[in-house]
Order: sequence, then C-alpha cells, then structure tokens
Amino acid sequence: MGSCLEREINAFLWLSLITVTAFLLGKLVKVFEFWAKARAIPGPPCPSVYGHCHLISRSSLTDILYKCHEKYGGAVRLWLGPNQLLVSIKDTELINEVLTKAEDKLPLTGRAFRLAFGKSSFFVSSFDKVEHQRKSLELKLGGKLLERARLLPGEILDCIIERAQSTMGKGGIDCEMLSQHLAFTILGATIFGDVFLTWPKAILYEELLMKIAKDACFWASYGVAPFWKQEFWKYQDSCTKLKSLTQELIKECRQDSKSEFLLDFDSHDDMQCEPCGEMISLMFHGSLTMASLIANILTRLVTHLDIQDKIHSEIVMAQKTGRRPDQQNVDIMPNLMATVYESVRLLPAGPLLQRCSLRHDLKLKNGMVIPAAAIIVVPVQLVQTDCSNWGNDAGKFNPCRFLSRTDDGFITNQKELLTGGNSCVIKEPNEFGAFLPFGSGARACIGQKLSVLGISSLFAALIGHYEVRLQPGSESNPKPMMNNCVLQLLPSPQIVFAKRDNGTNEGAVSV
Ligand code: HEM
Repeated sequence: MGSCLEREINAFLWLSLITVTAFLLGKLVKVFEFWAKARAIPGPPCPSVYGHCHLISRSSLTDILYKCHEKYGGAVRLWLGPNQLLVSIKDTELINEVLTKAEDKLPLTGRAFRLAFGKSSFFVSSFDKVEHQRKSLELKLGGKLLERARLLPGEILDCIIERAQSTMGKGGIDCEMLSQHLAFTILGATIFGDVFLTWPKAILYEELLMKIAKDACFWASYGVAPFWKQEFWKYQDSCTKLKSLTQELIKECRQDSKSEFLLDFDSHDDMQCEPCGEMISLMFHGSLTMASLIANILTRLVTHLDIQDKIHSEIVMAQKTGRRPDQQNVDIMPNLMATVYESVRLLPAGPLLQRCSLRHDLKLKNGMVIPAAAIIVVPVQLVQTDCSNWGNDAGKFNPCRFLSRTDDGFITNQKELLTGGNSCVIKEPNEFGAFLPFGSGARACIGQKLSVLGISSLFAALIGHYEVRLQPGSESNPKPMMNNCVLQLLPSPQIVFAKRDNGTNEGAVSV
C-alpha cells in the first residue's frame, strides 16, 4: 500500500518536472527565435545581459539613437534586456510603412492613463480595442467643434487676460504659465462648452491636472502599483479629486445642455463607458500638447519680430478681405499657418513616436522582420531636424519652407485667390514625409485639425490685438527639454504685451 502511494507521488513529481521543463524550454526556444529574428536588423552588439540600459540611463535616448543611425543606417536595433528589444526607424519610407502596419501602442502609455484617470478607451495599447472609438471621436471632433475652435479665441483672450492681470505683477508674464492657461481654456471651452469659461473651479482643475502631469509617467513605470509608498497615495488622491471635479463639471454641462461634444457622447449608444475617464484623458493629452506648441510659437515670435510683423499685416489684410467677420479667417493667413507648422516641426510635443505589434511579427517591404512585442520608436525630433529631409537650414526657424510662391502672379488655387493678390500659398504639411508632430498611420493624432485651427485662430486674435515682446533681460537662449510629459523650450522666457491701436502701439503694457 505504502509503495503504491510512493510510486504515485514519484509519478506526480516526474510529471510536474517534465511539464515545468517543457514550459521553460518553450520559453527558451521563443527567446532564441526572437534573437534570431532581431539579429538581421543592424545595430550595436549587446554588451551584457542588461543590453544598452546603462547607456540610456547615462545619456538621452535621442542622442544615442542619433549616433546609432549615423553608423548603422535608417533602421537600428538596441537591446534593453535578454528579451527586450527596441527598434528605431529614421528612414522616411520605412517610417510610413511601420506607422501604418504597427497598430498597437506600448502598454506603458495605456497604464499611465488608466492609473490616473480610470478606464479610457482612447489611449489603450491594443488597436482592436481603440479602432471603433477612434472613428467615433474623429466624427465628434470634426464639424461643429471645428467651427467652435475658430470662434472661441476672442472670448478666451479676454478671459485669460483678466486672469493674468489679477495674478501677475508689473514684470513680464511667464510664457510657460500663460501658454498653459491658454491651452487649457481653449480645449476646456471646446469640449465642455461655455460653462467652462465661467466655471469657478477651472483654476483648481488646471492645477490638479498639471500636478498629475508631473508624476504620471513615473508612477506608471512601476509594473505593480507601489501602494507601500506614501507619495503614491498622495498622487492617487489628486487623481480622485480630479475625477470628482470632472464629474461635477459634466453634471453642470448636462444641466446647461450646451456642450455639443458631451451631448453627442451621451447620445451614442455604442459608448457605454462613463465619459469622465475619456474627458480627462483628452483634456490631459490635449492641453499639455497644445500648451507646448503655444509656448513654442510665442517664443519664436518674440525672437523673430520680422515674422510677427508679417503675420500682423496678413491679419489686417484678412480683416478687410475675409468672408466671415465673426471669425478669425486663418485660411487666408499663410504666414501664420506656416509659423505654426514650422514651430511644431522644430519642437514636436514628444521626442519619440512609439508603437509595437503585440501579436504578429512586422514584415517590411525591404525584407526586414521586426519581431512581435519589440518596442518600435520613430525619433521624430531627429527626423524633423534632419538635413537630408529639410535641407541645410533644417535646424533654423524658417516658416517659408511651408510656403510656395507663384512669381508670375498667376493665381493657382482658391486659397491664393482669398489672399487677395498675396502670392504665397501654404503647402499641405502632411505631404512632407518627414513632418510627423501628430504621428501618422493607424494611431495618428485625432486632434490635429482641431488643435491647428484652435491655435492659429488664437494667434490671429492675439497678434491682431497685441504686439508681443521679450521682457528686457529675459534673453536666455532656451533649449528643448522634457517638462510635464512634453518637450518645451526652457528656461521659459518672460514676455510683455503692447496693445495695438489701429496699427499703432500704446507702449509696452504687461497684460
Ligand atoms: C498641438 C497639439 C497636439 C499634438 C502635438 C498631438 C500629438 C499627438 C501624437 C504625437 C500622438 C501619437 C500619434 C502616433 O503615435 O502616431 C497623438 C495621439 C492622440 N491624440 Fe493628439 N496631439 C495634440 C492635440 C490633441 C487634441 C486636442 C486631441 C483631442 C481633443 C488629441 C487626441 C489624440 C488622441 C485620442 C490620440 C491617441 C490616438 C490613438 O492612440 O489611437 N490630440 N497626439
């Protein structure tokens, strides 16, 4: 009886051992397969079991990628660990193909949004889960919302100016702070309607959003939420406060029934999720990226006064010839639009676009295979300042590259007709293969049109009313740096506004 039991235990132990060994062997085979596929991609040899992680911790990833691309060409691999591979693509033809075929995002981004704001379907990793929501959001952000983006800036300017006046002293205004208020207010009013402009808790909302932006990526980088850390609970507390403020705001909007975006959300049968997480996610991503671009444009305009003057003349002309006096006619302001595109070319919101293919290997036309689950990045900051894509002045601020001239004065299209004889027309920026500030392909930004139109209209109103100058003594040669999850030009310059009065100035007045 005893030996029978012994035999059964032995058999069980053997079976368990065989199962575990088979499982581990399976894993090992997969790692070898992964290595074999990755070997065909050019890149530096792996220095240790930790790959190039030590390099990345010492210098910026963009600098490392720059050197690797110089040496190994348009597609480069870097090992981050035994089964963690990063593939960087800098060749514009390959970028196009990769961004179309690699439909998933890295799980980290989705985790950061979920941890902070709860369930949101717009920034999840898997394309299958986001595809449907992308289409319906695209529809919502088009149409009436775009019209609203054109109409808002006049009201918003007054609102921000009042706020800046009450909080600032006599010195200049901090460009970063002002851009943040502007972005936050434009987007808030576009999404939530006019209720947002008079909402007394808007300042608190903005403060909380910025507080969360400072820490979001850090806390999401933990595989398991670090519930043993006190700071983590403080972060969670801010997130909970933001959620309840958003719910309060949504309730007010529903009572007011004037937010078309929200009403549209409510009426959609297929949107069964509570809009709170979705709204905060959009506010978070949209206001941080828009703030970065507004600050970037302001900084360029105060350091390139000739371009500011050109834009002002264009605005004055558009006021005379524009078809809609109630709107900023940005369609007939090619210099302004070119300035927006050139600013976002030189300083995109993030240094890298990131993708992955969670389930399948990615087979490219040139025969290269990127194994499933590899981290794929496009170093957008490098691509957008590369001389081979943009010419020898790639690093210089030159909005003219987005303009085309018709020297013979022949009117070539409707836009030129609208400029009333101005021989400049704006080129379609997305036709430049190396223009990627809003990404491209399967997961491209859905808010591109809305933000370009909203920001251009804002600057049409701003430059129409004010001359913007650097505060004397604030000349500090700012450099691109990561701040609050986005790239910004830091240190942020101090600026002053001089009110224009029918083309003349009344002297520098800080708003
Ligand atoms: C200047 C402003 C903005 C910039 C520079 C920007 C940039 C980007 C970039 C680079 C991506 C990733 C694209 C890719 O991987 O190919 C993205 C994704 C996204 N953007 Fe924006 N964005 C801006 C404003 C907005 C606004 C205002 C909204 C909406 C209100 C918005 C909604 C989204 C959404 C929903 C995604 C995720 C798409 C997906 O994962 O499928 N963006 N944005």
